[in-house]
Amino acid sequence: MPFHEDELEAAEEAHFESLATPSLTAAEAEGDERAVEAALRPRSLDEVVGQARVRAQLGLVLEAARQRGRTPDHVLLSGPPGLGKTTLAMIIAAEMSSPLRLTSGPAITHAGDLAAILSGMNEGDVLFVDEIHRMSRPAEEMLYMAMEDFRVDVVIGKGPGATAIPLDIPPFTLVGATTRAGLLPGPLRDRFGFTGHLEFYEPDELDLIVRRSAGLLGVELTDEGAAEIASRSRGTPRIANRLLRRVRDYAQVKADGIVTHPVAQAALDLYEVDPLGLDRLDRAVLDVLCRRFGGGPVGISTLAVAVGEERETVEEVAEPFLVRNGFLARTPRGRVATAAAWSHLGLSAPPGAAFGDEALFDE
Ligand SMILES: Nc1ncnc2c1ncn2[C@@H]1O[C@H](COP(=O)(O)OP(=O)(O)OP(=O)(O)O)[C@@H](O)[C@H]1O
Ligand SMILES: [Mg+2]
Repeated sequence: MPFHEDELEAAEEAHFESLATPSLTAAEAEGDERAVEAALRPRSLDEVVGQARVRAQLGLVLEAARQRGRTPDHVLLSGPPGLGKTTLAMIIAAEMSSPLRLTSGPAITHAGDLAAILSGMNEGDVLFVDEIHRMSRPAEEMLYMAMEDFRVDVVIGKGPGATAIPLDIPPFTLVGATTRAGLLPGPLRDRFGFTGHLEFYEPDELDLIVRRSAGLLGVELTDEGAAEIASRSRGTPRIANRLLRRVRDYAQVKADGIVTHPVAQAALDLYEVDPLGLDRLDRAVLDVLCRRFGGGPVGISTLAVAVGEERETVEEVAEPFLVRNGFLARTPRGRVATAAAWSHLGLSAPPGAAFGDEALFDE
């Protein structure tokens, strides 16, 4: 897809959109949190906890490229928020000793924005496009060509006399991140040489992450204290780190600074993160589903309106966790509460309530 020279000039530094959310267990990062996160990010593949499969696969891709003296294939990282996509993108650049350029899908509104970025790249640079599923169509088409042929078409002039001049781009590695791999058009997905799917973390992995972060933040904590935080972190390192910081506050103000089991419990109860990691939004979703809609089935949009949240938030933050933990099932006719959901709310399930392991269905 060609773009205009003047669009090039108009293109501005890409920026990240901030998805501010007030919830303690929202998986997205909030404003100030980014600085803290930067300090806690693993800097090499060896430092990454968990994700053994992706780590091994990616390690091989990078090592092979290093041995051949080539830039690695384009990499797509997919998975729910807060599992380490940005962290891995930074590690790819660090492991290749290459500069990292950051942008995001929503920041690339015109093909020219992308062309400006691409034409400024040097050989071997790593370009990280966060939320790549939210890029504009024309930019996406330009990216196809850039990824495959390391070339973009610059259009000089306007109207019938306009000519497209191909511009070569030095070989680079694109790292795309998406929370919604399903939304990526096939042609784009196919141009990535490697796709890493990040999975939710196991409690023992989160335990290691909590200890590692505590070490970096200078927080003293006991084994049981760490385990309590890990078990309420809904499989997500970002949440584990955030809960650790809140528990640290509590320990500092209300106790002697040491994060013990009772301190972690009391702090997390105070912040309304329940023992299974459900927060207000999760409970609100289940509550509305059971009390107002009799357990469903109900559509996700209706559910979102009923709890006063964006559909995306319910769909990308609350739902995956609730489904994974067997509280909610997706059926062709909508979301239904499982027997576990009724009992978690202290309600008795109507006869015929779904079980988490049945009727799982992708819409
Ligand atoms: N495997 C890991 N080991 C240790 N810490 C991790 C790991 N993965 C993520 N983290 C921590 O979790 C935080 C969030 O990770 P990151 O920003 O990479 O998530 P993300 O997948 O890019 O999220 P988003 O979709 O919101 O952009 C980081 O600050 C990092 O410290
Ligand atoms: Mg990220």
